[in-house]
Amino acid sequence: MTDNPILTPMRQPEDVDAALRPKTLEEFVGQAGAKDNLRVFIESAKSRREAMDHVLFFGPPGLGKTTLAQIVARELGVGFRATSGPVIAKAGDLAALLTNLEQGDVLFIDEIHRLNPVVEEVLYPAMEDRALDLIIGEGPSARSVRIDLPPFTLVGATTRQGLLQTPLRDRFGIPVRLQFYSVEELEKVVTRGAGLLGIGMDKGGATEIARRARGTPRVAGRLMRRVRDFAHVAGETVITREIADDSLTRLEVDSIGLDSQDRRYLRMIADIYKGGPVGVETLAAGLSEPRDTIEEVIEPYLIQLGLVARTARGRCLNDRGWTHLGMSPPTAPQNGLFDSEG
Ligand SMILES: Nc1ncnc2c1ncn2[C@@H]1O[C@H](COP(=O)(O)OP(=O)(O)OP(=O)(O)O)[C@@H](O)[C@H]1O
Ligand SMILES: [Mg+2]
Repeated sequence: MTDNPILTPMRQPEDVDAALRPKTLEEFVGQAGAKDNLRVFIESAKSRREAMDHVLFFGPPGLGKTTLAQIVARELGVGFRATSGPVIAKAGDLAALLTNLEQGDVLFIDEIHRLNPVVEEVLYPAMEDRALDLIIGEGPSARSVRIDLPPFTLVGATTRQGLLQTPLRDRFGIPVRLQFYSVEELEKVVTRGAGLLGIGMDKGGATEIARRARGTPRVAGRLMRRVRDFAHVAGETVITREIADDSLTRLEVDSIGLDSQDRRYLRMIADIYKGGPVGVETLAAGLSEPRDTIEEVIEPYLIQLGLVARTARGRCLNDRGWTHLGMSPPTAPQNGLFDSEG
């Protein structure tokens, strides 16, 4: 990229994202249960003038984990330091972060399930006793010194709670599972976003985008911007249900919000594995997608809709899945003559 001063600066997608990010619990739509609890813990910590207990946000991508972490710091009125699991390579990196915290700060560690185990060891005493155990020197003269840390709140985020080591998981006093959003909630997210970006939209347009946003605010924001592009080029100033429907269909987002990746996944189980069970590794190879993407991004919503099930023997297509594909399940094979595993 060039730094040509003649070009007027353009807004980057990240700026748009930042503009849309709710800044207070009040503005944050949905997750009512989690919000109510957080409000109590924040209030209590503030009135006791103590650091809030450590919080773990977990759930599928795009539901608002990072957003909530920022809101927690802001509502507590403390500093916010952000890092992520994979970038903290050495125990010393984490020690440096921790010793630089100020009283009451929030330290946000995204993708906390990807912390290096050696680094994780440093985190345990830091979370529990607010202390660092450092080894000074080498060989026979090496000794361990304990450094006290200022009170702080660790906020972790993960899409894969199951991958956290139990000792780490247990040290979070406030675990918060984020849920997929209802259509009504996403309608509010879309309407609010359209207002902030100055996009004309009627109720029907907002509902249509919300219905097809995979229960996820990030997807809602993205679809809203793409529909805006179609509307803009067509010379329309207000996004109506018809415009939204037409644009989303062109974007290959179907009536229940599944995209082409979701449909490839469903079709693979239906066409090649006759509805399953089929192992996730097999699907990953067949779809040329990393296993993580399948488990973290694709499957949670399809499972929530009841289209597929995770079983001990692998993934199976449910009746609803067959219906959605417009197919019917195969009749049971006779005496194993047709082995779907073969
Ligand atoms: N409750 C909400 N109300 C309005 N907008 C929201 C809400 N939750 C999330 N968003 C918007 O959705 C986008 C994604 O949110 P965020 O980055 O917090 O998700 P995340 O859970 O951290 O995702 P990832 O797992 O990929 O890190 C942001 O642009 C944010 O503004
Ligand atoms: Mg995030």
